Order: sequence, then structure tokens, then C-alpha cells
Amino acid sequence: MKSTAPVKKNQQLDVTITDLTYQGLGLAKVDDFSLFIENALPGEVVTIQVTKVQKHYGFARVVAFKTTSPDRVTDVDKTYRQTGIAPLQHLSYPAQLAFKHDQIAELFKKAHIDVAVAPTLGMDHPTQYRNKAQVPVRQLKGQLETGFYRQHSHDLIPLEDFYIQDPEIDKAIVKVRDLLRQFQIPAYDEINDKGVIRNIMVRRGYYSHEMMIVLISRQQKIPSQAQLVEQIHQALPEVKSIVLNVNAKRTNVIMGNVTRVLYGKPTIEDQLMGLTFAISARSFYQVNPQQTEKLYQMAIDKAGLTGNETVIDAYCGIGTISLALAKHAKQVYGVEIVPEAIEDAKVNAQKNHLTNVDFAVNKAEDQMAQWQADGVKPDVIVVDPPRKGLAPSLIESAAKMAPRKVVYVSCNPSTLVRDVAHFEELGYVIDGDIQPVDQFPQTPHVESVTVLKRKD
Ligand SMILES: C[S@@+](CC[C@H](N)C(=O)[O-])C[C@H]1O[C@@H](n2cnc3c(N)ncnc32)[C@H](O)[C@@H]1O
Repeated sequence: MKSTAPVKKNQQLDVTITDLTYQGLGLAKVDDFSLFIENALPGEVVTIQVTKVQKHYGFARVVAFKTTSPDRVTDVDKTYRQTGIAPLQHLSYPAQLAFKHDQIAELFKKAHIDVAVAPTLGMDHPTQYRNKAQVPVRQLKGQLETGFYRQHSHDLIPLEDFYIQDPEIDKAIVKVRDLLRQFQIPAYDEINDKGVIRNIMVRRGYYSHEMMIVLISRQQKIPSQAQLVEQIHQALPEVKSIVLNVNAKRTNVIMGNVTRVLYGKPTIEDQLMGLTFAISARSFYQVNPQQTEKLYQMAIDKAGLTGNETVIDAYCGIGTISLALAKHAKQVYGVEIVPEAIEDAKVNAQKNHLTNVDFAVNKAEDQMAQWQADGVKPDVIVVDPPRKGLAPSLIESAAKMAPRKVVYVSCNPSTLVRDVAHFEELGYVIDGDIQPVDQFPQTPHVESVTVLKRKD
């Protein structure tokens, strides 16, 4: 169908940016036609060049700034925007926190749900916070390189300083890269489906400083494997675990199903809220430990436990929230879909001498129905789902169990609003302020805690 767009590809024009989208793109309207523009902030007047025109919207790039926002940070490295590592780096940190607050408030307003949103809880030093890196490995100009993809592409941009990662992790990636070069181990070539090393994953305990290196390989065995492993742990004394993950498929999914320990332990340990956690290569673990402690403390405080309650923790991962709650509850039930994470969760309960927890491997929606059928009567249900939010059937089973409170930890305000609306239909209302916590500074991602209480 012919586009009725008021602009053409490559056209240059001056526009005023009116808004910042959930993806952190500047929005300009030309006769009601939306143009999305990278590196443009509300209030700025910019000369743009249209790069793509769709039926109802288009994309453009900034050619020149006629005015700039007082919230603009000028001292930025554009690589971090190009790679999507830090797409909000050009927005001052206070303005990032306000942007995250406003996103939640606006989405609830659009859904006609009356809420108060507290100011976003930020970090004092909002860089170098990530405890985990996952970087692609490719051959560029005959040399093995590590870095990050240019956004919306598989073009690798070599990088040594990843800006939002723990600098010790950045150093470890460079070391592993140099050893892979030294042993002439070929990088994966995704066009011809050849080569060996696809990705390197590094995780480092914030308190423990234990490091895990995961080499994701197309092959079952890496050339010079024993020497490589020996050299890695010699060079990086913090490394307590080196793991091989085999992914032989032509896919964008990073990890395959086969995981083998090449050196040390299958897990590393870290502490959170005074508890010790073992974390294996394929388990989810929050990437910003400093903010996670604030987030969990908030969830626990909002749960209002006295020690006599039965609590469900849905989407429990390695049991971090479950075990933090177990210290203040009579019984906690956790459910998680990844079997390795539940194995970790069980070990973690033992490590912390907590016996009042019961973990299940299952889809949260199925397990919630099972608990309901079994007559479990939770006082509080905590949910911490992935971005797609809760399955409607989970909300229905949860409401049938009639907990006094539901504490919803969300990493996506759109699905949070949808799910809150569903809970409201089933007799729940929001209790108190929604609290955004900035887990992902320099990016548009928004994490928050919401409490719902049963209307009596
Ligand atoms: C946002 S993480 C939260 C994990 C944990 N609460 C934490 O803070 O570390 C979401 C978790 O849900 C798990 N998951 C995804 N889909 C699921 C499902 N349908 N049922 C149960 N768990 C699921 C993921 O494996 C992941 O561990």
C-alpha cells in the first residue's frame, strides 16, 4: 500500500522533539506522523534526515542541533549509543530517573488507574554496575575481537571498556581475548557457520569477587582447551569456575543446552542481603547487586511479614527473594522454570540454614494452579516475572487463593499496568506508592515494586 507519509526517505527538515519514547528515542511529529530519532531529547530543535519511512511512522537521524536540552550530557562516547550498551548516556542522570518515573505514571494514567509513583531510587555512581557480561566474539580483519554489536545488526564493534560493567569484568574479557588470539582459536563465523568461540560470558560476585568465565563454543571441544583453561586461571586469580557451553545451532540464542565445567566449581558464590548464593552459568541473577539489595528490601518491607505467614515467590530464580523472605515468614514456596536455577535455590537454602522453603521446577502459571488445587493458602504472593509479565491464568489462580497482598516486582511497566488491571477486576487495589528502582542506569529499562491488597 502506498505510504501517505508527509516525509520522504533522505529528506532533511527541522523538527522540535516533543517526547522521549520507552526505547529512549526522541519523538517529533510532522502533521501527526511520528518520527523516531536517536540521540534527540525533548525540547531540542534539530535538523534531521529521514532514514526510513513506514506506513504510520518513520525514523530519522540528527544532522545538526539548533538548540540543545539543559538535560543533555555532552561528554559521551557515541559507541555506547551505537551498540545499545548505554542508549540514555546523553541524558543527565537526574533526568533519566525522572524519565523512568514518568513512564510508569503515564502508562497508569492512560489505563485510567489512579496511582502515586514515588521518585525513582537511583545510584550514587550510575556506571560500572553490571556484575555480568555477555559479549560476542568475531574475527575482524584477520584478528579475533570481542565487543558488542552495532544496534539492529550483527556488525561487531570492538570494545575494551564497556562503561556500565564492573571494570574487573572488562579486564577479564580482554585477557581471555588475548589468550584466544595467542592459541589461535578461531572465532565463530556466523555467515559460514564455522569457527569455534561464539561468546564469552563473565560473572563476578560483587561482595565475593569470585569470577566465572563461560566460553560458548560451536564445538564440543575447544582447540588447545587444557592449555587455554590453565592460562586463564593463572592470569585471573579471581576465577573460581571456567565453564564450556556448547551451542552448535545457527541461532541468536546465546547459550546451548550442554554445559561442562572445565576448571573449578560449577557455580560461583555471592552475597545479597547477608545471605550467600551459589549461581550457576545458566541461572538468572540480578545484574545490579547494589540496587538489587534496595529492591529486595523494598519488596520485603512492603510484604509486611511478622514471621507467621505463608508466602509464594513466583519466578524465583536461584531463590534470592524466597530466602530473604524466609527469614521473616513461616513457610515460603518458590517456583521457577529453569531446572539449574532450582538446583541452585535448593543448595542456597541449605547454605543459609533455611528449612522453611519449598522449591518447584515448573511454569509459574501451572504451579500456581497446582498450589491452589492443593489448598495452599498464601498470605502474600510475590511475583518477579520476565518482561512479558504474568499469564492471565496465574493472576486468576493467585486471586482464587485470596492472599492479603501481592507484591509485584516488574521490569516492564507496560505489562505491569496490564496485570494490575486484571488484579483489580478480581478484587485487588494498589496499596501505597509504586516505587521505581533504577536497576539499569544509562538504559531505558524500568524496574519497580507495586503492592496490591485485597479489598475486604
Ligand atoms: C526477572 S527474573 C527474577 C528471578 C528472581 N526473582 C531474582 O530476582 O533473581 C525472572 C525469572 O523467571 C523465570 N521464568 C521465565 N518464565 C517463567 C515461567 N513461565 N515460569 C516460571 N519461571 C519463569 C526466569 O528463568 C527467571 O529466573
